[in-house]
Amino acid sequence: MRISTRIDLAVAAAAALALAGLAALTWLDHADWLPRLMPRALALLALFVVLDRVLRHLVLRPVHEHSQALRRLALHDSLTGAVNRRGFTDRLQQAQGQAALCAQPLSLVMVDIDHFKRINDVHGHAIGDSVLREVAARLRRQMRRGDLLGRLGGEEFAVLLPGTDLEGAAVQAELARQALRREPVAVAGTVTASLGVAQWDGSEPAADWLERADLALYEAKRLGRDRVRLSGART
Ligand SMILES: Nc1nc2c(ncn2[C@@H]2O[C@H](COP(=O)(O)OP(=O)(O)OP(=O)(O)O)[C@@H](O)[C@H]2O)c(=O)[nH]1
Repeated sequence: MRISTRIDLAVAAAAALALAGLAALTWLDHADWLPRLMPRALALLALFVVLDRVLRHLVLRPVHEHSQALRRLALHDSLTGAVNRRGFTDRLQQAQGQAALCAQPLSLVMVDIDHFKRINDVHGHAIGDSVLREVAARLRRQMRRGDLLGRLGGEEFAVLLPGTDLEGAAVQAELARQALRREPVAVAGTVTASLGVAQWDGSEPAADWLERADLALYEAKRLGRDRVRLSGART
C-alpha cells in the first residue's frame, strides 16, 4: 500500500475515533446534543484534514527526495558522473521521440579510449580511473547545452547531440578528439580516443542506431585509432 494511502487511512481512523468520542461527550452533556455536535464535528474534521496535509508533507517529502537520489544513483555512473548505459538508452529513446515530433536531426558520437588496458597495466587501476574522470570532464567541456554524456561501459563513452546532423556531429567529434589528445593526462601522458558518428535516420530502433555508431567506431580503431569515422548515413 502506498505511504500516502496509509497516512490517509491512519488520519481517517483517528478522525472517526475522535468524532465518536466528541459525539458521546456531547450526548452525555446535552439533551439537544445533535445541533451542538455539528459545528464541533466540522471543526474537528477540518483539524484532521490539516493534520493529514501536514503529515503527508513531512513524511512524503523525504521519501520523494530519497527515491530521487536512488533514481539518480541507478541511472548515473559514480566514477565520472555521466549517465550510465541504462540512463543513456532511456534518454536516447526520449530524444528520438522529440526529434521525430519536431522533425529535427539527432546524432550520436561513440568515444572509446585507445589502448586503455595498457594505461591500467602500466600505471595501475587508480590512474586508469582518473583518466576516465578526465576524459569525461574534457568531453563535457566540449559539449553544448542540451548534449548528453553517457558512459556505456569500461572505457566507452557516448555523446547524444540533439538538433545536430551528421556533418555537425562530425565537427563536434573532431573537436572532442582534439580536446582529448591536446594535453597529457597527468602521469598517464597523452590519451587518444577513436570516435564513431551516426545520425538517426528518423525511424530505426535505438539499438540499430547505436550499432551503426559502434561499427563506425570500430572502423576508426581498425584504421589506426585516434580518428573519427562516420557511419554510412542512411538519411
Ligand atoms: N581503471 C579502470 N579500468 C577499467 C574500468 N572499466 C573497464 N576497465 C578496463 O578497461 C580495459 C579495456 O580494455 P580493452 O577492451 O582491451 O580496450 P583497449 O585496451 O582500450 O584497446 P582498444 O579499445 O582496442 O584501443 C580493460 O583492461 C578493463 O579492465 C574502470 O572503471 N576503471
